[in-house]
Amino acid sequence: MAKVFIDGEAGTTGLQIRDRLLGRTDIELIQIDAARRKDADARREAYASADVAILCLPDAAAKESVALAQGLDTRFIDASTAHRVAPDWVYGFAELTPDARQAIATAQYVSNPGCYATGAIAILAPLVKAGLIAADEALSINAISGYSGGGKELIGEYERGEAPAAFVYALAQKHKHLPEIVKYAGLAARPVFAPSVGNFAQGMAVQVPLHLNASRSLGALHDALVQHYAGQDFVTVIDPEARVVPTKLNNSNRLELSVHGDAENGCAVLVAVLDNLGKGASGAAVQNLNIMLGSDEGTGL
Ligand SMILES: NC(=O)C1=CN([C@@H]2O[C@H](COP(=O)(O)OP(=O)(O)OC[C@H]3O[C@@H](n4cnc5c(N)ncnc54)[C@H](OP(=O)(O)O)[C@@H]3O)[C@@H](O)[C@H]2O)C=CC1
Ligand SMILES: CC(=O)N[C@@H](CCC(=O)OP(=O)(O)O)C(=O)O
Repeated sequence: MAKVFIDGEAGTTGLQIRDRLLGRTDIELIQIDAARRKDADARREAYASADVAILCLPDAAAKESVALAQGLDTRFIDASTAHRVAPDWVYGFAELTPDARQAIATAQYVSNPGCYATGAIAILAPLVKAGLIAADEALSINAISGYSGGGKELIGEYERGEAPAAFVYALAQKHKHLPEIVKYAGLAARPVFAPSVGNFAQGMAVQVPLHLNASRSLGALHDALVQHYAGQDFVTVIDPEARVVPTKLNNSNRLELSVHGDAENGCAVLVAVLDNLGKGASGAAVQNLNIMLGSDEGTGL
């Protein structure tokens, strides 16, 4: 039986991972007394007795965790942004490349992709690889997310009725997901990113507008995505729907991609829909855990 410690178990991401693992007979959850949850000694002890530790912590605490576990052979899945572009960490996006699963299965350190990044990379990486998007193309990414993406603090603002119906943010172009998007989509230029939050708890839609040209038709974009994700259980390419609903895949580990636009006008919008707490965080973490433990990848999802 694999021993798993969820550090930050009481937070938004940690709770959802725990819920997904609770009924598992192949996993024993290690817990520490809530009062000692930020105590370095208690956390190191928990790491020492765990086969896998899943970090659901702010970035600074996640970095501290790795330092605390120095000398231990505990394996880590980090849900924070702290290690996503670190060279000695494997990026935990199983559907990204043909060898991603093997890399995750054998890694000691796996970083869980960001929620917006999951949607953006899912669209961009296959198209860059197929030559339909140039690595240095001037791209933009728009997105709308449920407020749970902001963790306990933003959830509190919405639940107390103190937050606006919707807001656009991070327009200063320093969003924490941009480095991983550039790296894992294979881009040579930083995209412009304009995320927003609406008054719904979870779910998100990530959009990439593109101009069409002689070698970039709507059909070619659709076909390249279909080909890349053929045979994947959690990522599917669907026909465009008139209304893209960010909450469509809530409480699942699924991600849907669609290519919208008009050949005559030469304009397209590529869309990814996912649950920020599902494939965008906790679902992906459990998928990665399953791959690391050699369990059926879909167990608990
Ligand atoms: N929410 C989302 O959609 C996503 C979140 N993530 C990432 O997951 C991580 C956690 O986010 P989220 O769950 O939203 O955040 P929350 O704020 O909901 O939860 C964070 C948890 O970590 C605990 N914590 C804080 N500092 C420490 C510490 N030093 N030692 C131990 N525990 C600590 C907090 O305890 P307390 O509240 O008592 O301070 C809290 O329970 C973040 O890095 C975030 O970026 C990733 C993908 C999506
Ligand atoms: C709505 C909202 O605030 N979203 C967060 C991103 C979600 C998150 O915490 O992302 P990680 O995957 O990197 O941890 C933000 O924009 O900072």
